[in-house]
Amino acid sequence: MIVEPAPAKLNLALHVTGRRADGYHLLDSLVCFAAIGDRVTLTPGPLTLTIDGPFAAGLAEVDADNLCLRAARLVGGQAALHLHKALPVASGIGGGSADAAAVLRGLARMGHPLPERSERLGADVPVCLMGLPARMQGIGEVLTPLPALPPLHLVLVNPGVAVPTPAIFARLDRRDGPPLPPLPAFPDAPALIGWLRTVRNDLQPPAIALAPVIADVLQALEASGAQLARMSGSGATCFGLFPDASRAAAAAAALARSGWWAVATELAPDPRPR
Ligand SMILES: C[C@](O)(CO)[C@H](O)COP(=O)(O)OP(=O)(O)OC[C@H]1O[C@@H](n2ccc(N)nc2=O)[C@H](O)[C@@H]1O
Ligand SMILES: Nc1ncnc2c1ncn2[C@@H]1O[C@H](COP(=O)(O)OP(=O)(O)OP(=O)(O)O)[C@@H](O)[C@H]1O
Repeated sequence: MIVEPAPAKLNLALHVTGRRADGYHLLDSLVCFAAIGDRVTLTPGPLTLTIDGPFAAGLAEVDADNLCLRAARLVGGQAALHLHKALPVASGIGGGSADAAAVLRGLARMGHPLPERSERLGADVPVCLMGLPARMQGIGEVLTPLPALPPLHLVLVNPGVAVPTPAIFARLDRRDGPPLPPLPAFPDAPALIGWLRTVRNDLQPPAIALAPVIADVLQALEASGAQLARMSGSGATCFGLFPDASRAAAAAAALARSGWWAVATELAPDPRPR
């Protein structure tokens, strides 16, 4: 049996810099991964999928189109898959893409080659397959790995509204944002936070227009002591950066009392030798 973690993806910054002829948008994004996520288990056998976990019910309708199954079919993989769904569905933290990448990684360990164009499964799949902090460009397939980021104390908050990614892109006023400014090495969290204040998530205004509760989440994160609060991906999950783990844990507990999904976490461990 093979167990593959599927960490939550965070877009710390996301600029929309253009649009391709096929309608997909060109992005420039600083992506990293959190220490929390879904989990995929693979056992040799015919291709099947079972799901449990707090957000399993959100995937009942998806059924045979589940990204776990689509990923396995793309490489002709045969395995009994089990998905523990801990991340909210359609929430801007790449759950489906993370799951697809975990299946591909697990099947690779079982001898199936990785697909050449994993972005066919979803624009976030290539970065989830790489699983390192990265600058993500193109529609998601142009990746530049970055050195390890400084330790961060994060709170992720989702208000329980599913935000469809195509609707958010369609609502953009402008699609000609500047690229991200040069990415220096970040010696510590204050340096990274200082840089993040100079950039933005271009998908945040259209997401707030569609789901105004996102503005409430951002305000609540700031009111609970976040040094910086921003939406990830196409939303609705927002992240706050806190000065230490205990303040992050206290903020997550307070925000969960609003009935929102709120968790304190940190960056996923960087697998590279230091
Ligand atoms: C917003 C991000 O999460 C940022 O990391 C990703 O770009 C979205 O990644 P994803 O959910 O894996 O996206 P996909 O499943 O490939 O695309 C969903 C829809 O979002 C829009 N889309 C997505 C990615 C992109 N670069 N441009 C787009 O316009 C398209 O309408 C597409 O049909
Ligand atoms: N294993 C899966 N997990 C989550 N969603 C899935 C999965 N398989 C299929 N889907 C479908 O994909 C859609 C997008 O879900 P996902 O959670 O990946 O979105 P997201 O968090 O907004 O991702 P991103 O940040 O990449 O835009 C959902 O509406 C769901 O119907």
